[in-house]
This record gives sequence, structure tokens and C-alpha cells, in this order.
Amino acid sequence: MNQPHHSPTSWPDARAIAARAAVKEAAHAAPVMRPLSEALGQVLAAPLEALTDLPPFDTSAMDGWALAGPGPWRLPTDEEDQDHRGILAGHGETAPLPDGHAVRIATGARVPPGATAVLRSEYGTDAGDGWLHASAAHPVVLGQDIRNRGQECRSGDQLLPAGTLVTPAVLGLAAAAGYDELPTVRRPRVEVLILGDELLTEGLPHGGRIRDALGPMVGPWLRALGAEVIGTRRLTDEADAVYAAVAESSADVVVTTGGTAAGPVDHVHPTLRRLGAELLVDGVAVRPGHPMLLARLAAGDPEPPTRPARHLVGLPGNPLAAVSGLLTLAEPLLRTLTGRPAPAPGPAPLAEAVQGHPRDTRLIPVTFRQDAAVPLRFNGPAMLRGIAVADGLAVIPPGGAKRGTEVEVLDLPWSATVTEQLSHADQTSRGTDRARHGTDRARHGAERTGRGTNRTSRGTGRASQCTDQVSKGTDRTGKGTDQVSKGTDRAAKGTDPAAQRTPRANRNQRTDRPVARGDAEDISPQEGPA
Ligand SMILES: Nc1nc2c(c(=O)[nH]1)N[C@H]1C(S)=C(S)[C@@H](COP(=O)(O)OP(=O)(O)OC[C@H]3O[C@@H](n4cnc5c(N)ncnc54)[C@H](O)[C@@H]3O)O[C@H]1N2
Ligand code: MOO
Repeated sequence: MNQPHHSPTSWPDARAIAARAAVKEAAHAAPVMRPLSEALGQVLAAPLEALTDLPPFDTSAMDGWALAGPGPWRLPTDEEDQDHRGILAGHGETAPLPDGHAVRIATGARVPPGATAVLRSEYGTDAGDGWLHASAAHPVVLGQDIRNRGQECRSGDQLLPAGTLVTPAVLGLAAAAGYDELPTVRRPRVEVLILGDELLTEGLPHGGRIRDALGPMVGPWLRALGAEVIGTRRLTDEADAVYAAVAESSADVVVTTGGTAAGPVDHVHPTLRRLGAELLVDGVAVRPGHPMLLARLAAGDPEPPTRPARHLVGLPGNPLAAVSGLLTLAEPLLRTLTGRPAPAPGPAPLAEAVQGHPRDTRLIPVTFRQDAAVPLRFNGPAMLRGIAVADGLAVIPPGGAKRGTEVEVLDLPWSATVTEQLSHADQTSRGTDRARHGTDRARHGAERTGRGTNRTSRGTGRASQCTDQVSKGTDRTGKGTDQVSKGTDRAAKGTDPAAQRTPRANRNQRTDRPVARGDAEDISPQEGPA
């Protein structure tokens, strides 16, 4: 017998429980050293401290001449001039420059000892008589166009804190600061188990069977949340098959889809009981997705007791309900396991009133228009058409929210390149465990991993083709919750200027970053305007 969901956990409590569930496991995971070429998209396990001064030596900021003292300046004679190109970038230390002398220098070259300024080539005249003159319009200022050693950082300065997501810019900074490899948080290994005999992997639905919409979606979403997806398996609706798959999985987190409710072939609860698992969350007061669950699988069963506890996230089978479960339970659980900071999405005003559930929180796909959250149509539990054009999921408190109410909007984890580059590592297979194969492939291509793409600017016009109405009364989750908000299709017209705005996801990730010392200084005062 399955356990009824008599007292579901509140939505905020469920997220808090999921965020705390794996604190111990996260603390025990040893950092993984990764070469820079494999570190993109990972999270720093330790602060990034500069291994050198930056710049490492006084550097010319311009092509021109290094000068010593006031002008005019003597230029090297042909005999003295070993290299008529002067001092180039990449040269070692050069001879001191005597007072009243100048020597040609390239951008990025080490400024010779004794130099007091650099004169840009367009501001000086070499008349060929052995003397360099500065143009009257550009009097030389002491130190001009010299980037002083240590201007950006001193060796030992903390450049980035632990928990920073490794972006392309972080890779560049780490390289500049002397790193060949980075300590990164170990990615939690996650296995996805897709339950349901009715599911087809290709072709058109037929004979009462439908296409598996979760197999292609859940793995990529988990990767965007920082997981290493070791495999996606489809299982038959047999109790023993589900039990064996969960019991034998080597993953840190097992994510199941379907089978969470009380139907005759809903095997998730019986499997957890058979495994002696502890149900941390058993049903959440949220629509869609209320049968979602989170369990701690007993440590050492069936592995040795020394093994850290594993977790299981049970996502409901209805596809939008599964997305709700991903963001409610999997996101906070993986956030802790990946050492990422909690996202801090700002609230957004609702462009339309949204009807609430009397007791439960609702999660509604929304798009942004002029910073307002516009509820999208096709938001029923079994539908993906709304979420496929959404920027986020608005959190509607019990009882609903009026137009203009500020509501929290959950960002949708998304990274196109992660998905594209790594998808081959996660091919779904029915009853075949590929989990042990190709896990390393998941790391390949990571250098092309990005942190997000502008989802709002891509083809939202597709949604404008939506003309049919969501059928009323088919929603089991609450009266009217399946209904379309009036006028929301305006958001899906595809011509909306808001579609070009910076995606919230990116903006939020940026706000996680602390400002490092000296960040404000992008042009040195000595350099002047370029
Ligand atoms: N007596 C009750 N029945 C149901 C309740 C309830 O409270 N009492 N809750 C309903 C809600 S809400 C949901 S959500 C579902 C959750 O059911 P399960 O997690 O057991 O999922 P299934 O029964 O296996 O499937 C539900 C639905 O989703 C379709 N599905 C499943 N997997 C996929 C997939 N990979 N791709 C596409 N569609 C999938 C499946 O065919 C069903 O239509 O329970 C309700 N019932
Ligand atoms: O997951 Mo159910 O369909 O709560 O809506």
C-alpha cells in the first residue's frame, strides 16, 4: 500500500529541507583539481588567490617610446640600437634608460628601469636627427601610459571567493594569475530513472502510449544545476525493477520520474520502504507537483556503511509537475552538493492576476515584459508548451495574487552549450545501464560551457501561434488553475522589446559575485583615455 499524502510539506519548508539534506555529504566531498581546459562550468572549491602581481612588471600601455625625464629625448644611434624595433612584449629585463633618453617600445613590453613615462607614437616626432619631440598638444605627464606592477593585484590577494562559478572570464583571470589547474567542487553524480510502461522513445503516440517527455529534459536540466548525469534509464513498471535500479545505483542522487502517486504501478514509495529510506519530504503543498518527494537512502544499504548517504528525488510523472519538483527539491539539494550560492532572484510584479490554489503554492510559467512577469498559457500539469517559452516560474502564494503583486520568480536553469556539448554522454536507454560508461565524457567539451543564454530573445514568436484554449476542468490540482490568464498571449507575440532584455538568470548570477579589490579601476589614471 502506498502512503497517502495527508500532510504535505509547505513549499518554502520543502525547499529549505532539500537545501539542508546533503550538508554533511557536501562537507565530506574532496575537491577535484581540474586543468583550466576542463574547469569551465565548475565551482571553485577554494578562494582564488593571485600567484603573482598583475601586471607582473611595469608595462607599456601603448606603442611609442619609453622616456626618461623631460624632453626632448635622445634616441639610440644606429650603433647603439641593437634592435631598431626597440623593446617588444615578451622581452626580458633591459638596460636602464638614462635621463633624457628615449627608446621605442611596444604595448605590453616591460618598461626599462629609469623610464618615467611612455609617449604614444602618434604624440611624438622622430625627425631623423636623433631627437624625439613630444607634440605641443600632448605634454608628457609623469607615469603616463605605464601600467604599474601590481596595479590589478598583488601576489596573495584574493581574487575570487570559494563558490564562484568558473566562467570564461574566471578562466582568463586564473591563467593571468598563474594557475594551470583549479580546485573545483566535485560534481554530484546523478542517475535518472524514467518509470512508465506507457512511454515511447520515438515516433508518434499510438495505442494509448505517449512519448517520454522527461527523458530528454531532466538530464540536461540536472546538468545545468551542476550535476554530472551518469545516465538516464527507462524502467518497466515492475516493483522489482524499480527496487533493483535504486538499490544498485552508484549515484549520489537518484532522480525518478513517475510512480510517485498511489496508482497500482506507482512503485516509488514501496521501493523506499523496502530500502529502509527516510522520507524527508513526502508530498509538497505546491501545484503542480504535489506528490514529489525527497528521501535519504540508508547509508550502507546495500553498499558498505562507510559510504555517504545517497538521496532520491521522486518527480511526479506529469511533465510540468516534474519541472516543479526539479526546482523545488532537486535545485536546492544540488546547490548544496555543488557548493553554489543560493540564487537571489528579485521579485517581479505580475502583469496579470493569477488565481491561486486555496491552500497550496502555485508555480506558473512566466515570461518577462518590461520587468513584469506575464503568466503564460498552457500551464497545466501535463503541459510543457508554456514552460518551453518561459523565462521562469512565478511563485503564487495560496489564495492567488492580484495584478501588480510582486512575486518571486524562479529562474530556469539553462545553459545551451552544456546541453549541446554533453548530450551525447546521456543517451537514454531502456533497461540498459549506461551509467558506468561515458561519465568522463560529460566533462569533455566543458570548455565551451556557458553560464546562460538569452532565452527571451529566442523565437518566442513560436508561442504566438498558440490559438487554442486550455481546456477547463481537466486540472486535478485545483479549481481553475489550468485556465489561461486573459491577455497573457500578448507576451508570446514575439515582437516584444522585452524579449531582448538581459535574462534574469544571468543578471542574478552576476549579483552573486562579490566586488574584488580594485575592480573599479579599469583604466589607470596614468594611462589616460585611449
Ligand atoms: N488518486 C490520486 N491520483 C492522483 C493524484 C492524487 O493526488 N490522487 N495526483 C495526481 C497528480 S497531481 C500527479 S502529478 C500524478 C503523479 O503521478 P505519478 O508520479 O505516479 O506519475 P504517473 O502516474 O506515472 O504519471 C502521471 C502522468 O504523467 C505521464 N507521464 C509519466 N511519465 C512521463 C514521461 N516520462 N513523459 C511524459 N509523460 C509522462 C503519465 O503518462 C501520466 O499521464 O498523479 C495524479 N494522480
Ligand atoms: O503534479 Mo500534479 O499533476 O500536482 O499537478
